[in-house]
Amino acid sequence: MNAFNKTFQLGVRGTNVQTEITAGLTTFLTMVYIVVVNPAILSSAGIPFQQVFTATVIAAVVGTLYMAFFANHPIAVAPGMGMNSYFASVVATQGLSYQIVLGTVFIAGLIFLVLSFTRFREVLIEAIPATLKHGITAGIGLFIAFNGLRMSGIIAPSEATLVKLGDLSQPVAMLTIGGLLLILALMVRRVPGALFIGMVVIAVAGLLMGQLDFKGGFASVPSAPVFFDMDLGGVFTNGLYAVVFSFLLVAIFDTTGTMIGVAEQAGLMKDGKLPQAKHALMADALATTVGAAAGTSPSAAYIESSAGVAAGGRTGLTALTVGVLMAATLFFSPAVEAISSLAAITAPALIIVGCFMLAGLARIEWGRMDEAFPAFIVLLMMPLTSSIATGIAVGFITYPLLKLVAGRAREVHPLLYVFGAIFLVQMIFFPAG
Ligand SMILES: Nc1nc2[nH]cnc2c(=O)[nH]1
Repeated sequence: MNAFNKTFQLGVRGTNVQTEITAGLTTFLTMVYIVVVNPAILSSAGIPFQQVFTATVIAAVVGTLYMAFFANHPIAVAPGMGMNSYFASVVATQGLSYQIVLGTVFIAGLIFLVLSFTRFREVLIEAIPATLKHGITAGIGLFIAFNGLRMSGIIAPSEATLVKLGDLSQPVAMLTIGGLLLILALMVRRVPGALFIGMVVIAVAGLLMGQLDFKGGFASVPSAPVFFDMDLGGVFTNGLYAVVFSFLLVAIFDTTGTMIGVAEQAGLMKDGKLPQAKHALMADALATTVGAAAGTSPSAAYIESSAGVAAGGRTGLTALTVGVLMAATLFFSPAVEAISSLAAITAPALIIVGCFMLAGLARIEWGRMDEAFPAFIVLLMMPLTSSIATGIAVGFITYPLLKLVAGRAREVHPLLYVFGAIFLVQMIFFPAG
């Protein structure tokens, strides 16, 4: 206990071992769905299920343990829900192999690692206006929620209007709606682990309705990870720079924004700055790089960490608890595989996390068109084009343009004009990005 106190400075932060472990358990319960949902989404993009499952756990454990021991923050890291959907849509729409797209993630991870060491990370974070940061996070939220609605059949294709309300009498749609209502009820009553409990209840209902079976059993010996199943050359021969750039930007903004939000909630910010920012970013960069090498999409600091902070978590011991529990899931891959085959279990998680990601919209100056419109167009384009990259591009083009016309050119960091020009060229000449 004394060793914990010393390593994590429990006394200085006014916490104790029991509170930290309870907080870690709380965060774990709110985010463990990712070991089910991530393989479900990425196996649809061709990565073998078992490979993504093991990679998801490896990325989460590496990132979260690094956060625990080097940054001492109560923040968990794992593959992000926005980027797994984006990964799948890049594979589907551009006809690329998953090995090539894993290559783009690996390169983005390496660049992120290098940037974590330099001052460029601050420059980039300061140059990008808040309105675009909030717009990007919220746009990803709408994009993943739309995927949840589509997967569950609540939204269906339409010739006349592209999309329409699906057939809600189908078992998967009914189960999804029931599960969603249950999770929301638990959340508004502030029950810890609402998402996890809801998913277990949907699984039991799915079992009774004959939609789910556990023929493969529940537990097994963990399978060995597969490393470097990727095609780095294909990234360059296909000129996938916009995809690398999108993964990199989203990883940096999402993680920075989330870490600042959670650290503020925990009272850990010092003079408006995040202590150990370098190590905190490194945790995510490392998880993204190692995760890509093992077979998953980029990682992010998890917004669900705020649940553990609400339960009293203040130090890396909370993160250590999450990391240990995540590692334990490696023994339950047969159960995870069965559960992830039923969209009704994974879709509510996508819809609810999507809602969490819209919180930043409250901070946009909606009364000023030069601030509001760039965020609005990002928000609209991400779900409609199923492309985070296109959403980012339109935001980066419209923001400096509107500021120029408004006579506020000086409010814009010079780097943004460079980005705007690059994205404009990309949209005109390589519009599928
Ligand atoms: N910040 C953040 N939290 C998440 N929780 C689940 N997915 C994500 C994500 O992509 N970003």
